[in-house]
Amino acid sequence: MAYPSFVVGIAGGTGAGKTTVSRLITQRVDDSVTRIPIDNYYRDLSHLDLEERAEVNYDHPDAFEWPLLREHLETLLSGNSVEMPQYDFEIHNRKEERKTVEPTDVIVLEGILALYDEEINDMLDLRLYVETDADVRILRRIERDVVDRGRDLEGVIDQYLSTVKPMHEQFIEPSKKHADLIIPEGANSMAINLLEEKLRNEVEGEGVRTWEREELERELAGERTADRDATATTE
Ligand SMILES: Nc1ncnc2c1ncn2[C@@H]1O[C@H](COP(=O)(O)OP(=O)(O)O)[C@@H](O)[C@H]1O
Ligand SMILES: Nc1ccn([C@@H]2O[C@H](COP(=O)(O)O)[C@@H](O)[C@H]2O)c(=O)n1
Repeated sequence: MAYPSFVVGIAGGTGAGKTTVSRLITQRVDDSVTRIPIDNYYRDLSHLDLEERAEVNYDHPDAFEWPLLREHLETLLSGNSVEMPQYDFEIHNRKEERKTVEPTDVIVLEGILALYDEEINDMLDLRLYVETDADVRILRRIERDVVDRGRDLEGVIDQYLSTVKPMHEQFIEPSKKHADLIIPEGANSMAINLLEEKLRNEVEGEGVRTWEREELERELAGERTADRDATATTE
C-alpha cells in the first residue's frame, strides 16, 4: 500500500492544455503517478433526458459532485483505493462502469476548477494554472469537441458564448490567484521537463508530504533553539 506524498492540481480554461500537460508528466513518471480528471466528478444526471442534459451549464461549480471528489482524494491520501466514476461527453453523463484507482506516490488532479474548492486546495502540494489565450483555446476546443466529443460547430459556439466564456470569467480565471505557478500555452517543453524533474524527486524522495516536511522542519528548528538555550544556561 502506497501513501501519496505529493498532490498536484492543474487548472485552467477549456482547451488551455491541462489534459496534455497532465498526460505528459504522468506518462514520463510512469506507474508512480495517478491522474484524476475532475470531469469524472460531473454529477450523475441520469434523472434528466439527453436533451435536458445537453442544456446544463457544465462550467458552473454546481455541475460537479465536490463531496465525492473530496472523499476520494482523502481516501487515496490515507492509502486506500477508490472506485472512480468515468465520464462520457457524448451522452453528457457518467458511464455505468467505475475504475479502481490505487493510491500512488503522486496524484495529479486536473480540470477547469481544480483550484476552485477551498478544501481541495488545502490538500494540494503544488497548484498549477495553465494559461492560454482565449482565441487559441476556442479554436482547440472546436476541433476537439467535433472530433472527440460528438458535437457540431454551431453547438460548440452557442455553448461557448452562453456558458463557457462567462463561467470562465466568473470562476475559472479568478482561481488563478491560488496557483503557485502559471504554465503558458499548455504543453511547453521547458515546463514539462521541470515538472517531470520535480515529480521524479518526489517519487524517489522520502515520501513525506510537504506540510509534514514543514512541520518536521519547524520541530527540528525548535529542538535546535532549545539545545542552544540549554547550552547557554549551563555555560
Ligand atoms: N502547447 C500546445 N500546442 C499546440 N496544441 C496543444 C498544446 N497543448 C495542447 N494542445 C492541443 O489542444 C487541444 C486541447 O488540449 P487539452 O490538453 O485537451 O486541453 P484542456 O484539457 O485544457 O481542455 C488538444 O487537441 C491538444 O493536443
Ligand atoms: N457534458 C459535458 C461536460 C463538460 N463539457 C465541457 O467540458 C469542459 C471541461 O473540459 P476541458 O477538457 O475542456 O477542460 C467544460 O468547459 C464544459 O463546457 C461539455 O461540453 N459537456
